[in-house]
Amino acid sequence: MRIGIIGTGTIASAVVRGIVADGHEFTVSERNADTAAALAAAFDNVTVASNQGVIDASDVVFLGMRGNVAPGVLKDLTFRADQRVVSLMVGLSLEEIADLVAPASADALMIPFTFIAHGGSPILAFPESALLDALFGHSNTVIAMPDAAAFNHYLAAQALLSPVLKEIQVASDWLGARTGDPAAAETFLRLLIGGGLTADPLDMPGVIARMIGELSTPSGYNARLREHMGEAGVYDALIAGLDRLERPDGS
Ligand SMILES: NC(=O)C1=CN([C@@H]2O[C@H](COP(=O)(O)OP(=O)(O)OC[C@H]3O[C@@H](n4cnc5c(N)ncnc54)[C@H](OP(=O)(O)O)[C@@H]3O)[C@@H](O)[C@H]2O)C=CC1
Ligand SMILES: O=C(O)[C@@H]1CCC=N1
Repeated sequence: MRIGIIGTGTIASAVVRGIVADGHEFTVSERNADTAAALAAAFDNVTVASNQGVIDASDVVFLGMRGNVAPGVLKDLTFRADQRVVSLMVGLSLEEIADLVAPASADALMIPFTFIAHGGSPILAFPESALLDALFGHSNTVIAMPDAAAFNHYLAAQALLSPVLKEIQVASDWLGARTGDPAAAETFLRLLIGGGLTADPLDMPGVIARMIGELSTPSGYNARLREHMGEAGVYDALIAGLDRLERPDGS
């Protein structure tokens, strides 16, 4: 397949790396220049072109710009009716993308995570897309949303990722400062948090509740820290923050 990227940034670069060995031809936009050059230097099947050059060379075009710049960029570009477009961007609906890329078809909105570069990423998709299943399903989990509202709820919920990472970083720094071995501290906490969550089959219900139950030794370290965090309002703040993400003005 001939795949184009407009907006060769953090997430688009990870997407390319994730499927670059699958026999496709990639044309990536010259912005970001360093990222585009790095991809072209690393892979024989990646070429750099102008935005219009990307479109002209591709069957499928991924949009990896930031949502706020996309309308101004896309209005000056010409798509073909035989093309399909996938948006990686937050902030523009499928209908808005469709208007901006006509006469090409807006195939799907797609939210991957940077570890798609290695596989194993959940990928939020709306609507269900045979194209995304074919391109990414072999090494990632494509989760298709039934409607735009569900997509937007999942989009808010995925924001949990970086606060969780921040907590791990704070605890890792705390541990490393005490032991004098920050690298070992980070390795331990990555294994601790990451290993358990996917150890059970993904279709098994109630895994998190069971794990919390298993970590509830009365007066144990886990029980005490969990209660402390609850008393400090962390879980209430999380719900309030998720609700806030869903309000149009973010208030
Ligand atoms: N980061 C992530 O993990 C994820 C991000 N997203 C979403 O994807 C979108 C991009 O995010 P991210 O990759 O982090 O952002 P980046 O800033 O890393 O990437 C945006 C890219 O767009 C390029 N760009 C800017 N203007 C133009 C233009 N006129 N023509 C072509 N390209 C242009 C930028 O180039 P330059 O550097 O030269 O300005 C940059 O390479 C956002 O909407 C984000 O919400 C979705 C899933 C995950
Ligand atoms: O959270 C965001 O705004 C986007 C989607 C995933 C990463 N960045």
